[in-house]
Amino acid sequence: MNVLTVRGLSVSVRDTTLVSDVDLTVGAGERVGLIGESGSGKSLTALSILGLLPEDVRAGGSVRLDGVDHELVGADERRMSRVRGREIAMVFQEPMTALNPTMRIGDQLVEAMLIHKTLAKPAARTAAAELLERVQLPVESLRAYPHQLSGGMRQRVVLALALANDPALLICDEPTTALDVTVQALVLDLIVRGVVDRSSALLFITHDLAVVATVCERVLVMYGGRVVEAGPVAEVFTRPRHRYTEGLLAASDLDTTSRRLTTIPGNVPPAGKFPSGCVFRTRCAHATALCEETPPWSGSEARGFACHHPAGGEDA
Ligand SMILES: Nc1ncnc2c1ncn2[C@@H]1O[C@H](COP(=O)(O)OP(=O)(O)OP(=O)(O)O)[C@@H](O)[C@H]1O
Repeated sequence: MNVLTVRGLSVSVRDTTLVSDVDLTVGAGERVGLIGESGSGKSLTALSILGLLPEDVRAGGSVRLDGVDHELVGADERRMSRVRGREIAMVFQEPMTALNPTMRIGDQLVEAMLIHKTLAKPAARTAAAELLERVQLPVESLRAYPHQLSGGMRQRVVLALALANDPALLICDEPTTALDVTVQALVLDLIVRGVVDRSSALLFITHDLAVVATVCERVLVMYGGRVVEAGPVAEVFTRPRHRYTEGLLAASDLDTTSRRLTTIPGNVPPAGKFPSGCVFRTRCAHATALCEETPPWSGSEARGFACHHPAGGEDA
């Protein structure tokens, strides 16, 4: 079953077409990456799905969401505001754009649940504390204002807000790009755990192929406003069919020669099935030891990924 079905999506401004003929599906609980160089149309695609395009920019084609009986392209604001934050939630690059600077974090979390009538007030208060705990923030953060938190903490609050109503689909657009490298891996890990725990689907937009190799099961490659290649991550990253994808891979940290994939630091388990003979490397949670594991894994087995460093999983 597909949570999201996008067919023939186009985006244009005046007589210039910026995105053409994009077909994209995300299955229930599936994690899909959308990659491509700057300006390839990734963000416009996401904004079209959310009905958040600027006024002078028009979308055409079809965007359907399972369980929502109307077309999202061209839907009015009243209808879209019921979908946003409830059926589809989003995390953008800059957390302050999603937070109200004048409201305490706890009140913002409670409000997110009350707006969509997910919970009544007393239960929402309890749920807000639990949400913060899930993103590894101290419960005292409930009383904090956004400016009192670091960038990484704010992005974790945004993630908690996004997950507050158990969305069927979470869209993340470069969610860790603005963060200090030391907290990027933690936020990525929390995103994956957040969607896996709720069986939510994930559409993850990034220009970082290593992140996609770590987080996603399937990937779509955009170039010049079009999807030029799509398939399971292991297939696209080891046997790319499009020259542009080959170029992206060559310019990335991923070492695809001899079918080796090298990923970013982080303790996020690898997703998807990789061909046998392909070695997956990741830095363990303690970030100094390089661990190796030999696939194939299935999505669920991948959750059991463990550090096999000779030092027994501790720093060397
Ligand atoms: N409001 C707008 N008016 C005109 N052109 C726009 C507008 N918004 C985006 N564009 C153009 O559309 C193209 C695609 O933009 P988009 O933001 O989707 O790219 P992207 O792949 O997300 O890039 P990045 O990784 O840098 O965010 C770019 O050439 C951009 O300059």
